[in-house]
Parts: sequence; structure tokens; C-alpha cells
Amino acid sequence: MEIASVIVDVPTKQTDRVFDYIIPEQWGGVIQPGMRVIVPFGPRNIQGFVIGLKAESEIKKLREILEPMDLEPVLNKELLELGDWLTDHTLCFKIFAYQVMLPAALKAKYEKKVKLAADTAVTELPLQLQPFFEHEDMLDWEAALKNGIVPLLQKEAAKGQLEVIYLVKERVKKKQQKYVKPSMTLAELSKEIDRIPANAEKQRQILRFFIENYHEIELRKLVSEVKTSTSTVKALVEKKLLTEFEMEVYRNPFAHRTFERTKPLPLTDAQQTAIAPILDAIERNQHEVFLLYGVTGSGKTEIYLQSIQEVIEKGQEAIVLVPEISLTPQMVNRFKGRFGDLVAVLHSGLSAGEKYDEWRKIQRKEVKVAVGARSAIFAPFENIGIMIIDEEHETSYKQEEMPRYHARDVAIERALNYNCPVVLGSATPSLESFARAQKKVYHLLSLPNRMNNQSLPSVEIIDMREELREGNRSMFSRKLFEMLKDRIEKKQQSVLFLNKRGHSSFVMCRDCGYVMNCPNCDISLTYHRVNEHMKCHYCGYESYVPKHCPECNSEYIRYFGTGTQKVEEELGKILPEARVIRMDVDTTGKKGSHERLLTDFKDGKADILLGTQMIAKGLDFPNITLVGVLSADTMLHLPDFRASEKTFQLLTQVSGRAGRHQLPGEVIIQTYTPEHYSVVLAGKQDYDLFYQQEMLIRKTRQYPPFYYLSLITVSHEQLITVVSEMEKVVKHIRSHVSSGTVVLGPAASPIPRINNRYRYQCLIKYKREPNLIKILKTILDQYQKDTKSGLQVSIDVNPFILM
Ligand SMILES: Nc1ncnc2c1ncn2[C@@H]1O[C@H](COP(=O)(O)OP(=O)(O)OP(=O)(O)O)[C@@H](O)[C@H]1O
Ligand SMILES: [Zn+2]
Ligand SMILES: [Zn+2]
Repeated sequence: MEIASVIVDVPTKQTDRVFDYIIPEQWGGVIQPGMRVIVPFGPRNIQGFVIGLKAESEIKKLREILEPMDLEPVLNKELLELGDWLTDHTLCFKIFAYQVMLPAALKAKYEKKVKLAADTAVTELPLQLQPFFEHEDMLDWEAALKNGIVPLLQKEAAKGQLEVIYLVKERVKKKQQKYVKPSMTLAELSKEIDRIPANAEKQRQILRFFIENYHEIELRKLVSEVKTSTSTVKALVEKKLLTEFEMEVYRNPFAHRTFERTKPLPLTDAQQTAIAPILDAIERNQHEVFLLYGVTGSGKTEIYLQSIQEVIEKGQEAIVLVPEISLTPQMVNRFKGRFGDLVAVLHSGLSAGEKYDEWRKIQRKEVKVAVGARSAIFAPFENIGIMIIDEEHETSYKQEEMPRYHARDVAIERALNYNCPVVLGSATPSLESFARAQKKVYHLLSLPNRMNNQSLPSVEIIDMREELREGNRSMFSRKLFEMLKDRIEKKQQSVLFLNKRGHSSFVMCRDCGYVMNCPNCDISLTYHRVNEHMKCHYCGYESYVPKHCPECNSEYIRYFGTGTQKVEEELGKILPEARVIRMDVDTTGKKGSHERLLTDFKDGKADILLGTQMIAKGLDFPNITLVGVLSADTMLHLPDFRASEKTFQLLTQVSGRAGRHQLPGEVIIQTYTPEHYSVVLAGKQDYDLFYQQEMLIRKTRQYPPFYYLSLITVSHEQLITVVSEMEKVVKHIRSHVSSGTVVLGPAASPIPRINNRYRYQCLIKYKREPNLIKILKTILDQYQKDTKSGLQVSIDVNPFILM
């Protein structure tokens, strides 16, 4: 008897284990590990993943698998094992670990069909199957199950004659195109042509076309090539000389675009030196993590491209991650331009159907390179030769829901399995990565200069307190205003950057820049409008908003924040002649609008590009000579120990957009805290000094990379319950961890109530705590099993958002 071990799609503690099912005889040999199946579970029928097969089970009374959901495994062996690793390292349910690896179309209920492959004729199928595909090249999955032909279909799928497709209802219309092909052999066709009446010259021409080009052709194309009409073609179809049929084409989101093919550029000496160890690791199948630390515009992308080239020539595959926000057409073009159809692109702008198509290309090894945001790290390649993470410092590489994984860790784990290098690239590496490079855990590669030794833009820091003192209440300093005007006259372009994160959540004195900080934690207090309170979300410290600034006694102390729309309005008042393109969540909501706005800007249809985070990265336009940062402070005061690091990174990134080509660039950074080291050093574009300063602070404050963090959040509808349970949890942890470990809390979470549930948290800081995962698991087990209490516990090992 064959038994399948199944992980069922019921995300609870009790069901987070393997369940055994008998494989009924009819599915013997069909069901394989990595396939999804339908199994009976209690009174219901549900989905599950087969993770293994065996001959015996300890359980006596087993139920049977009802039916398979796939013709081929959707998860290969490596990914199944990676699922175990994910579960152990992020403390998630197994089912989440597998689901995160698959495109959305495979998760929801979409119409499933078995389809004849594009280059396969019905007659190539076994006789038994032919009737099912005679009238339509697609067969409902339900019908396949009912007719008992799944094993047969599976064999053909393995040969590439059939495939499973998902039709996503409503959202994506399947793309069908009309094709025509000859209904007879070439010889027969040549005979038939003589029987066409002399007055039907057009019909003869079409047949002649097919005699010369004996293959199928899209109807539209035929009509234009032979200069005929569809009705003439139809006449031949009616005479049964030609066959008309419909074919589904891949929903290709890039179909309307042509990519100018690029050739590898001759590398500069610096690039040569940097790429050599990577090529060497590829050559020798050696796992190694490289940190490619290169200033903005230093030619990192060219190094990625040429490393991938090497991998492809070796017959291997590459995964490239870029942050969602910089997954712009410009970035995609660089990969498509070099490797053309060998590239699959995965990002959130695609519809579920498009994403599935891209994923299928990877699974079927039709492409060699997967470029995408975070989840592309699970691309189902099986012969990976390199993994590249661009802008490795970006916090969006960490997923903030189960499984709470970091793409960097997953990349390294997969790369170990494939013995291949990982390249982490950044102009402003995360402190964690740079520290590892200093310790020689990662191999550091540096590109200290821009291409052709162009200078980095010159940066000027403007003290906005001074502006206020001198009577300028506008959000534009006089200097920035002058420079914007100057660029418009010179017909050069400017980028205005408004940092939106942390919007109006902190209190600042507009006279002296003083910000209320927690006396215990060195992070800013968060402002709560409801009760005019400020609070520390690490330790729970609270304070009223002062009426006067404790530093300078000014009464201009208040919460802080502005929106892009307001900036646009003000621009309209002070610089009515400026043509402005605004880019934020409101103007880029529609599909393709992001691209259109950027193209307009590139084509010189505007003088100023005004935007949020989404314009900080990737832009490489020659005519940008001025970058203005409206307020550098907003992010500095987030309740987050990484606030300085994020500020430095962002300011450096934005500044890097100016003067990348011939014209030199200038940057204006407006701030209320001009003396803050992350502003000063971003102005000097001195990462190395920033790193040293920030490391000192992290060390004394016991934060990463000196300490690891884990965050426990408990929520419940009753505040009393949350507090008392959290106290128990904290007590339990304190009694089990070693003496060097710091346990902070309980404290209310930065978002203290979500959906009427109160939230409390506890932050654990530790250097070495080999048993911590076990301790945390015990806590999870205890609370997740007890579903009646209504208490929810979540644990984030290595959190990036401490909310
Ligand atoms: N070897 C080379 N020869 C000539 N031009 C090059 C070479 N390498 C890169 N470039 C060009 O230099 C410019 C900057 O390079 P690239 O965009 O790769 O830098 P980057 O380090 O990835 O920048 P950023 O981190 O700011 O996005 C690009 O226009 C690129 O085409
Ligand atoms: Zn003040
Ligand atoms: Zn505090």
C-alpha cells in the first residue's frame, strides 16, 4: 500500500503536522511529492501538499486521497526541504511555508484546464486522449477527473504535449488569437490549387503562400502579408482546405514593448577587479556571499549582468531580486535588453494570470533569469548558478507576515544547496551585512567611484530653523527656490523628494529642531492625536506634549508632516511656470501609470519630478542636475532603532539621482536637525564614517548587529487579559534565558489596537541564545493550542518593523 504524507491547508497549531493518507489504486504512480491533492479532513474536503511517500503508517485507520490537483509537482525536492527550513527559522506553520513559494493563481480558486501544448497536434496524443481535445484544445480538470484519464494526461504532460493552465476569471481575460493552418499535406495542397476557379485569384494566392510557408500563421498576419481579407480566408476554411483555430498566448506583460538589445560593456579596471572573484566562484561552483559595495552610479548593474552571462553560458540559472519600488521599467529593460526572452519578471504589478505565466516559464526552464521582488527568491529553478540581491539594505526584503522570512537568508540557504555565489549589492549596505563583510564572513568587493570617475553630486545642507528665524515660513528654503528657478531657465530637470514615512507621528520644535525622545531607549516618542500623548513603544514610557519646547522655550512645538499634494500646490504658487509631475500612491495607482509618468519626465515633458520613496531609486536620467530633499528629518524620528540608518541610506540614494551623466549634479537637503550625524554624513556621502558612528551607538544600545532581536506580540479584545498574559510570557522568558540577554517589556505596541484587539509586545535582545527558538516555540504552542481564550501570539525572529 502506498501512503502519502500530507500537509493540510488548515493553518492552526493542531493541524501543523503531517497527516497520512492512502493513495487509492487509481492514483498509484500519479501522486508524487510536491503535488497538491484534495483530501477529506473531518467533514470537509480540503487542499494539501504531498511532502513524501511511504509504504507504511503507524496510524491504523487512514482515509484516502480524493484526487490530485496537479499533473506535475509544483514544488521540487529542494523547495520542499526549504519549507522545513523556513518553518524552523521563522516559526511559521508548514502550510504557509509552502504557499509562499507559489504564485497566487495556485492558491485561490481559479478555473483549471488541461491544454494542448502550442506545438502539439491532437494526433500526436494517444488515441484514448484524442477525443477529449478534438473540438477544443482545452479540457476541464473536472472532466479529466471524471473520465479517469489523469494518469494518461500526466504522461503527456511529462513529455511536454500537455500543460495545466489556470484561467483567472473576471480579472484577466484569457488571450486567444485566431490562427490558420493547411488542412492537408503539401502535395495535396499543390493539387488543390489547380481546382480553384480562375476568378478566385486571391484564394490561389493564399494557398500559394501556404505552399511556400507550410505552417500555421496568425490570421491577422496572413491577411496583411497576402494583402487579402478575412472573408477570403474563411472561404478556404469552408472548402476545408485550411483550418482555423484559436490559440492561447502567454499573457506577456511586455508584449507591447520592444527591448533594445544591449551588449556587455567593456568593464573598467575597478569593475574587472570586483567581478573577478564572482566569476571565479561561479566557475568553481563555490558558495560564497559577496557584498558588492559601490557608490551610486558605479556600475554595479553591469557586474550583475556579466555575472549572469557567465552563469547562463555554464547552462545554469540566475535569480535577481530588486526592491518592488525600484522594479521600474528602466530596471527591467536592462535585464530584458541583455537577455531578451530568457528573462521572467515577477512583481506585484502583474495580474495573477500574468504572474502564473511568468512562473510557468521558470518552472518549465524556458527562461534562465528570474527578476523580481522579494518572493521571486522562491523561483522554482533547479540549477541555480547565482543569486543577486540589489539594494540589499532594503527592509522590504523582509516579509512582515507569516512566514516572516528575509529574502537574504533564503538566498543564502538556497545558494548553499546549489554551491553557488550570492551577490549582495548596495551603495549603502545594511549595518548587518557590512559588519559581516568586516569580519570576513562575506567577501567585500568595492566600487568606490562613479563611472569614468564622475564626481558625486555636491550636497548642501540647509538649516530650516534658520529659514524660519529669518521669516521664511514656506516649505522651500530660499536656496532651493533659487536653484529650482535656475534649472527651469537652463532647461535642466530637478527631482523633489518628500519623505512620507513617519508622516505626522512625531513632535518637533520648529525653532530648534528638538524632538522628544524616550529617556530610556533613544528613540523618538510617537504622537497620538486622540489624547495628545506621546509614548515610547519599546518600553512604554509616556509623556504629554509640552506647550513650550524644553530646549528653547519656543511655542512652535508640534507634530510634523506634509503631503505631496500640498507641496505641489505650493510649487504652483511660487513657481507657476514649472511643469510638475507628481508621483505618489495616488498618481501611480493605475496599471502602467508609473511607467508613463517616468517616460514623460524622461522625454522632458516636465521640469520637476515630485515624489515619495518611489522616486529615490533606480532613476538614471542624464538631464537631472538638481535633487531637493524637502525634509530629511521625517524618517529620523520613527520609533525604530534603524531610523538613522534608513535616513542615511535614503538621503544617499536620492542624492545619487543627480549628475549621473555629463552634467554635474547638485543636491539640497533641507532639515531641522542639520547637526545629526546621519544628515551630515549623507551630505558628505561618507558611508564608512557613518558605519563607524552608527556601530558605536548600536553597541552601547545593544542593538543589531551586536545583538539579535526577537519580538513577541500578544493581542486580545480585553486589555486586562493582554497585559496579564504578556506579563506571564515575559516572566517565562526571563526565567529561561541566559543572564546576558535583555528582555524589554511588556509595553504597548506602537499600534496599540488593531481591529479592536489590544496589542502588547516584548522585545528580546541577545547575543547567543541557542535555546531561544525552543523557548519561543513553547510559548507559541501553548497559546496557539488554546484557541478558546481568543489570545493571539505572534513571534518575529529578527524583526524589521517593531510595531
Ligand atoms: N563598463 C562600463 N562602461 C561604460 N558605461 C558603463 C559601464 N558600466 C556601467 N556603465 C554605465 O554607467 C551608468 C551607471 O551604472 P549603473 O547604473 O550600473 O550603476 P549602479 O551602481 O547600478 O547605480 P545605482 O546603484 O545608482 O543604481 C549606467 O548608465 C551604465 O550604463
Ligand atoms: Zn525648541
Ligand atoms: Zn523607551
